[in-house]
Amino acid sequence: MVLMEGRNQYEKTFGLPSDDVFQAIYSSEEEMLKFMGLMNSSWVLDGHDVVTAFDLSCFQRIIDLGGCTGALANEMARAYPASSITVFDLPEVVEAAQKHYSQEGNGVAFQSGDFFRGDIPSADLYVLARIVHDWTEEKCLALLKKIYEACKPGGGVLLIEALLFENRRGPLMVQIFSLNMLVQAEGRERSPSEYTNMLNKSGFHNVQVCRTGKSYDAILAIR
Ligand SMILES: C[S@@+](CC[C@H](N)C(=O)[O-])C[C@H]1O[C@@H](n2cnc3c(N)ncnc32)[C@H](O)[C@@H]1O
Repeated sequence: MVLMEGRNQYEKTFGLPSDDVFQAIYSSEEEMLKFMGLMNSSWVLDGHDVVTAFDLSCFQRIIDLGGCTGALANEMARAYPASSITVFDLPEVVEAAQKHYSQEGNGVAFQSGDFFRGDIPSADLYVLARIVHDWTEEKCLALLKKIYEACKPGGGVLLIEALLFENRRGPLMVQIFSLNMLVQAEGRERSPSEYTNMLNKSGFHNVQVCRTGKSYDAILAIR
């Protein structure tokens, strides 16, 4: 059904809205904590490589939008001790992250908000790790344009995603991730040129792509 219709089946299967997968996951605290644990574990392996794919030390105020438990933000704080790092996520996630994952004295702050419906705080660099792959192109463009407006001049946006080859015939793992995004969310994995086009359409320029050789890659663009 997912492949025939090209969209997730949340509504038919669970009677839950299909256009915001997080509302469905977060309707149970148990499911939310399981999801957060899964997100947290990825960055033990790949976190250092993705945050050092580019030298980000010139960015003073960094906001990890949809930063969940703060696992990637912790890697950022270790790599860039002179920068201030804030995790921005939905209120229920921030509350659970502070309760279960907060690390005393590492300098990572948390802020609650909704990046689609509310204001995005001003910063020099916005990190979007595994965010763009969740959503349709239309929603991604709306979010990236909003980030562009909030971003300080000379600032930028860092996308962390698993990149497809340009011909989309691999890597196999990324194709599997992409199928998972179709089943679980509204999005898919994309190629470097697809991300570059979205960033350019949102106003960003100087797009640089770094394949890390690990599961996740990095794309940096400047306002
Ligand atoms: C796929 S997870 C990625 C988490 C984290 N960036 C990582 O890579 O481990 C998506 C994150 O976006 C957050 N999120 C979803 N919708 C959001 C919204 N409207 N505003 C703020 N955060 C949101 C979720 O709570 C979740 O933490």
